[in-house]
Amino acid sequence: MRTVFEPSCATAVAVRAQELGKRYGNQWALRDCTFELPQGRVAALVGANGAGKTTLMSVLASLLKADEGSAHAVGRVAFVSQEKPVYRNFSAADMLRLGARLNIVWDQTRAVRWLERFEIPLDRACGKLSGGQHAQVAFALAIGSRPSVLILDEPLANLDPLARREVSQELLSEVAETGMTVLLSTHVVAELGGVADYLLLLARGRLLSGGDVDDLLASHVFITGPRSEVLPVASSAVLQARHHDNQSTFLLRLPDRQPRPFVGRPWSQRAVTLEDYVLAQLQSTRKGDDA
Ligand SMILES: Nc1ncnc2c1ncn2[C@@H]1O[C@H](COP(=O)(O)OP(=O)(O)OP(=O)(O)O)[C@@H](O)[C@H]1O
Repeated sequence: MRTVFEPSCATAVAVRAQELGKRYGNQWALRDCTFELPQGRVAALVGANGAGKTTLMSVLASLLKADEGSAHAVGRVAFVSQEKPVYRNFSAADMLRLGARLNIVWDQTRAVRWLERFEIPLDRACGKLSGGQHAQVAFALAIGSRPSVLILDEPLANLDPLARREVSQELLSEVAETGMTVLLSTHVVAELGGVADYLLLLARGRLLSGGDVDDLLASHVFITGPRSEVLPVASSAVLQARHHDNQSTFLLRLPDRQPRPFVGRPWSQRAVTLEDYVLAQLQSTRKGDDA
C-alpha cells in the first residue's frame, strides 16, 4: 500500500490527474491525461489492449513516475496488480499476518470476512490455491489495509462468472460501508452495468471519454429505422452508424442537457447501455474516427 498524496484540503475528489504523461523510452504510453474521480465512486477504466490502463494505475499508485503532469490521490492507496502478488509458500492466514505487520492501518475482521465470503482456506499455501482463489487473497490484503482509494488492475480476470458478480457486489458493499473509492480496469465490459458509476475510457494513451455513467448514458441514444445514410433528426453528433440489410442504426450524442429527440415511425429509439457506449467508443478509435 502506498500513499500517493496527502489530502491538501477537504474535498470530494479522490483522485486527480492533471496533464499526466508517461513514456517508455521515446514512446508515450500515456499522454495529456486529465480527470477528477469523485470520492466514493466505483470507476471503470476501460480501453483496448495497450491503451495505457496499467501504466495509468501504476502512476496513480506511485509505482511509476510520471514524465509529465501530476497525479494526486487522497489518503491511503492500495493497488492490486494484474499478477495479484502473494507469497507462494505463505498461507492466506500468513499473508494476513504480513498485512497486519506492513500496514499502519489494518482491519483483520474485514480481511478475514472477505476470505470467508469466498470460502478461501486460510491454512493452505497460496501456491496451492487456484488462480481465482489466489486473487481473492490479494483482494483480502488490499481490503484489510482500509484504503481510501483501491486500485485494481483487472480484478475480474481469472474469476468464474459467479465469482465475478460476487466480487463486484462485495466491492460495492465495501464502498457503501467505508466510503472508499475504487478504480478498476477491466475488459469484461458487459458486467460493468450496475457496478461502475464512473467511467474513464483510454485510447492509445489518451483519455477519450470520462465521467458519470448515468450522465454519459443519458446523453446518448440509439435510433433505428429503414436503411438510410440520412439521419431522421437534425444536427446530432453521430458516434456510430451501422447499416445491415434494410436497417440502419445510429448512436447519437445529444447536445448538452437536451432531451432525446422525437423520432416518428418507422424510426424508433432505445436507451444506450454502458457496454454499447464503450464498444462504440472503442470501435470509433479503431477506425480512426474522432467521434
Ligand atoms: N515496461 C514497458 N516498456 C516499454 N513499453 C511498455 C512497458 N509497459 C507497457 N509498455 C507499452 O505501453 C503501452 C501501454 O501499456 P499498458 O500495459 O499500460 O496497457 P494496458 O491498457 O494496461 O493493456 P492491456 O489491456 O493489454 O493490459 C503499450 O503500448 C505497451 O506496449
